[in-house]
Amino acid sequence: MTTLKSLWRLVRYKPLYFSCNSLVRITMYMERIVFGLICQAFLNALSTKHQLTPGFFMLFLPWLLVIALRVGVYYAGMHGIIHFDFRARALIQYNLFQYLLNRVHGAGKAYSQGENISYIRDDPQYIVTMLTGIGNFIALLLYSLTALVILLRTNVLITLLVFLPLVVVLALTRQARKSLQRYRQLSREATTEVTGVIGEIFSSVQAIQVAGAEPHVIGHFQVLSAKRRQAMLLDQLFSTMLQTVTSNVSDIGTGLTLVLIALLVNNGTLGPGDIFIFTYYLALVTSFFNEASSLLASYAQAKVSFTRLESLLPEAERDTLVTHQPLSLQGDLPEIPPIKKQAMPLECLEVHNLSYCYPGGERGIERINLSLRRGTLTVITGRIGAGKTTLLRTLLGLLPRAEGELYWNGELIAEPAHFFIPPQSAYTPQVPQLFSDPLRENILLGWPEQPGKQSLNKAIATAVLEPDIAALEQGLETLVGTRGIKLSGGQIQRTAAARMLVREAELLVFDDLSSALDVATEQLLWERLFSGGERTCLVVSHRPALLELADQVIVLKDGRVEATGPLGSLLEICEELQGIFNRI
Ligand SMILES: Nc1ncnc2c1ncn2[C@@H]1O[C@H](COP(=O)(O)OP(=O)(O)OP(=O)(O)O)[C@@H](O)[C@H]1O
Repeated sequence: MTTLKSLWRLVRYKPLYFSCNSLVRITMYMERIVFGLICQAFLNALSTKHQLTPGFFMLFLPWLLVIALRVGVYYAGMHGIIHFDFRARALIQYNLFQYLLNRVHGAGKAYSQGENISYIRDDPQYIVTMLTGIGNFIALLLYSLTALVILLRTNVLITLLVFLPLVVVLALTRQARKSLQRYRQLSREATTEVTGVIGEIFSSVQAIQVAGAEPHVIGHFQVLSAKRRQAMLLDQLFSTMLQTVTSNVSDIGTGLTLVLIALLVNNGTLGPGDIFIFTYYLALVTSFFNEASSLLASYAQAKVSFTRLESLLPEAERDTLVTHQPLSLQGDLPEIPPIKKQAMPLECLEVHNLSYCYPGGERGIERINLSLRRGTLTVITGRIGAGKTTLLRTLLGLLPRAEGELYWNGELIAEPAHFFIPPQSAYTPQVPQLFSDPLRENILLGWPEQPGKQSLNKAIATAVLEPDIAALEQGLETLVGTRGIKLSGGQIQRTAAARMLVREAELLVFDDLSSALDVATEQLLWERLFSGGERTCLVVSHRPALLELADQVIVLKDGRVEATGPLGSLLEICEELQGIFNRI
């Protein structure tokens, strides 16, 4: 979809609100035209008649009528502009978020968090500002054409002699605007880079500290800040210079007019009203050229903004950003669709020939087959980089499989990403994500607590989290900080495990809990997990104690299944497993 078509689609989203903008501005400028004409007639008549009769003042009646209507028109116009601006911006952001939140895999261009926030916040605004600028442009165009006709009818020579040099000056400044655009682009890029680095620093405080990388990070930040300072300075300097020239153009025009009038007034062709109308109309007509060139600049900016936003939605249809949707900006928020509570009880999960390859490489998993039965523990093990996490993520639909089928109780799972969610399955990733909310919110994440079922307490106990909560001053209400920064690695993993357990899913999937838990705590967690009844678990681990507990062990090597079976028999035949065991 071209930028023009996308813009047109946005206009059609709220055409009434959009046209209010043009209408109010047209009224505003037409009021000036009417006032100019009346003053011209009044002043010319004044110079020929020597008595002021009441009839003279009747000339101002149409103008008084227009200003009487003005308040109403302004109100309607401003109402329209505000609503259009807000709704069009909200629509783009709504579509963006809808796409990003529904996307299960296939990341767009990898921007930092700060860059993403900057694009999502600022780019819709640039696009909508361009659209609201059209209203002013149309109104000014009408005003300028009408004024030009009136001025030509008043005096052709003065009109041409005043306008032609002005057009030349403004054309030159338009050329200069191209350079301004370049400086603006550079300053925006520099700002986005700085915002991006700030975001990354905030989200990786611990990583920077443990690596002792503070001086390096600060040095990098200073380099980027200096680049931004320079870019901003150039941008500001150039735009102020340009503004100075363009804002003085109308004064230059007025000067030219007065000189020409002084030369022509003696031959009696110009009355005082004519002199007035030249100087009165001129100021706004010159701003038409400014408006036209800034509209072109903001069109170029809108184009850049569309390209940037589209790079966040790599697989989306081209009109996704501007697809019309109802927005709940007033009144009650719509009901959130209820989460399906009825689980499809798991008897057997079959995986056939599951493959995935990371883009641009040969790494991934190849033709994996496995079978899980209800109430069993399956442990996937293998060396570092064997493909364990990739297997879990492809199975759960978090990575797009290249081939393979999955069957739940013999039924084909068409879209794993939409199927492997609670109450069917729940997953604790290797690096869990916590939010800067209280611990309770981090575990529940909006999951409704069943009255009397004590599922939260049970989940906390199974995840061996009660001693930690008891030690926290505010217990479950403790704010955990950004990404759980106030908690230890083990506490973060057990909080994520409790989040998973509270959902009481049919299949529990853990990716390597042992990376942050000591042996005793992990042992206790597995004991509690399996004492409560028949849980079906798929776990990535290399802990011998868990491998011994497993009903089946799947050994991965270079993305393929090397061997499958109970630990005892595998240790006799599988060299890969023997190697792993010997190293532990
Ligand atoms: N996003 C990625 N892009 C490209 N290659 C990747 C990506 N993620 C992982 N890989 C590669 O794919 C292979 C399998 O990675 P994976 O994380 O699944 O291994 P793993 O067995 O879980 O390792 P670990 O025990 O360290 O968690 C590795 O060689 C890894 O380098």
